[in-house]
Amino acid sequence: MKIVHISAECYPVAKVGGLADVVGALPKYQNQLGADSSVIMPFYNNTFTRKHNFESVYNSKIHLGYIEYDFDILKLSTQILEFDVFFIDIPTLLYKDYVYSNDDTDRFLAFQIAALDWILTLNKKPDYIHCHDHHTGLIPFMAQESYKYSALNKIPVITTIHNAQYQGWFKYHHLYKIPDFDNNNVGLLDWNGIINPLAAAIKCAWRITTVSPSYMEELMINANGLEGLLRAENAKAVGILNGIDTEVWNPETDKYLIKNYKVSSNQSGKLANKKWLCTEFNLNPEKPLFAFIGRLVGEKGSDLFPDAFNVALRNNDISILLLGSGDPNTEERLNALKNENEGRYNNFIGYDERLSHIIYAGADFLLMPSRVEPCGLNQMYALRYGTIPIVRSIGGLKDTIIDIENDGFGFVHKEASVNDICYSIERAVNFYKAKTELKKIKKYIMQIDHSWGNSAKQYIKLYKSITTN
Ligand SMILES: Nc1ncnc2c1ncn2[C@@H]1O[C@H](COP(=O)(O)OP(=O)(O)O[C@H]2O[C@H](CO)[C@@H](O)[C@H](O)[C@H]2O)[C@@H](O)[C@H]1O
Repeated sequence: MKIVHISAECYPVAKVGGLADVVGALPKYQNQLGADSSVIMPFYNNTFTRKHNFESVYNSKIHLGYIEYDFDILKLSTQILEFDVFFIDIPTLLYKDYVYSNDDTDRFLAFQIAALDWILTLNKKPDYIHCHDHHTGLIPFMAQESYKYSALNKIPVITTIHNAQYQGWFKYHHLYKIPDFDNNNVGLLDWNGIINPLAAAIKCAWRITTVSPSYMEELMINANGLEGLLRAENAKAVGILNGIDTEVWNPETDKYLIKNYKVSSNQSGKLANKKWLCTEFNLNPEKPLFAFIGRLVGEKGSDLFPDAFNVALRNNDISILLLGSGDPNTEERLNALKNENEGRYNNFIGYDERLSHIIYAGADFLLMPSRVEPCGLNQMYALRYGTIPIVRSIGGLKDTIIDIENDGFGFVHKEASVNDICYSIERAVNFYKAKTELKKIKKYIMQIDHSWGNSAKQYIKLYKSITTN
């Protein structure tokens, strides 16, 4: 079974968020199940591409409307990943030091056209094309509708929605850049008078998946304007919970940690990481450490943090550490909080992969008060590192975390609100005092199995169900 994933991100090549983690793991686990699974992604100008050597396996030109661009398909010269990655190199459009910016329409259109142009030339075509998010949302449409790709229109295309908030909207004056198709079908691209790549994918993909069953249910009610469309396409929609790459996220071998540890040595191992964090960020290692890692955007509930942290720090003897970047106003308020709470609160505004691993290991509790959380990987990483998640009951968080009161292992609150966050922190502070119970839970959560094995199987089953229809 030959599967090609098409994505803007893939760990460890280029990562902005959880999409990269999934695309960097799912193919590997599919290959372990006997599939031939690979990734097509853009060739960016980043540390990974500068550090490795690549060879060209194909070269041609694409047309984006009237403009012609040279492109190469590059492959790593040495096999260092457990799946093939094919890079689309269009120097003037894709070779940038960023993944996303305000020139995404042309960049990702060109990327998608080049991907399909190349697939068209392959002797052995993929059995399935698996697209991820709106950056690849026009592939299901073009594979089905564009005349030049008619040889591909029998290949099932699956689209996974990692986040329906972002849909890749663009105006009709770009329409001529999409390879020719029957204009009577232009409605497939449209949602509310604008070209909407995610809506086009929902209409044209053979199957739609999301990254947790609860998020799929939630999307039917609230999908940033696409809820009606998703309800209409419900028959081909399914929610499959993400896994985590337990080889990358393993406290026993994680190369970023200050000290590695396993279930039996978690206490000393976690403490060494906590002490390092506390020294680095001027916090007291004797106090329970609450942490957050992620994008500072409304979906993650990060705008609630300045007020919630203020109240929580006033009412409890705790430390808080935040790693993330995003909304400038939230960043500013968090930086102000840092100055007012020296020795009790600190943050690193930015992106730092190594620091994130040390935080998962060294924190006692991980906060995730998300308003929207399609799956959420952080809570699963936290569990694996013996850090207790405090989550809002939504999307994938609802599917993975059970409250301690219900024989579970985390703290679950109902609302994304300052009061609910603070109430959960108070519950966690009390729990932290019950040392025997705390030790037991930490050991227990480290052993919960969220590895990809099961989810990878579900995707294979889904692909097979398409051919038997
Ligand atoms: N400042 C920073 N420094 C270092 N690392 C950082 C960081 N900010 C975030 N990260 C890392 O990025 C990843 C974020 O994962 P999430 O699941 O929260 O992703 P995100 O919301 O981007 O993705 C979307 O896709 C994923 C995958 O399907 C879904 O789980 C999720 O719900 C959905 O919103 C984690 O590996 C985290 O450690």
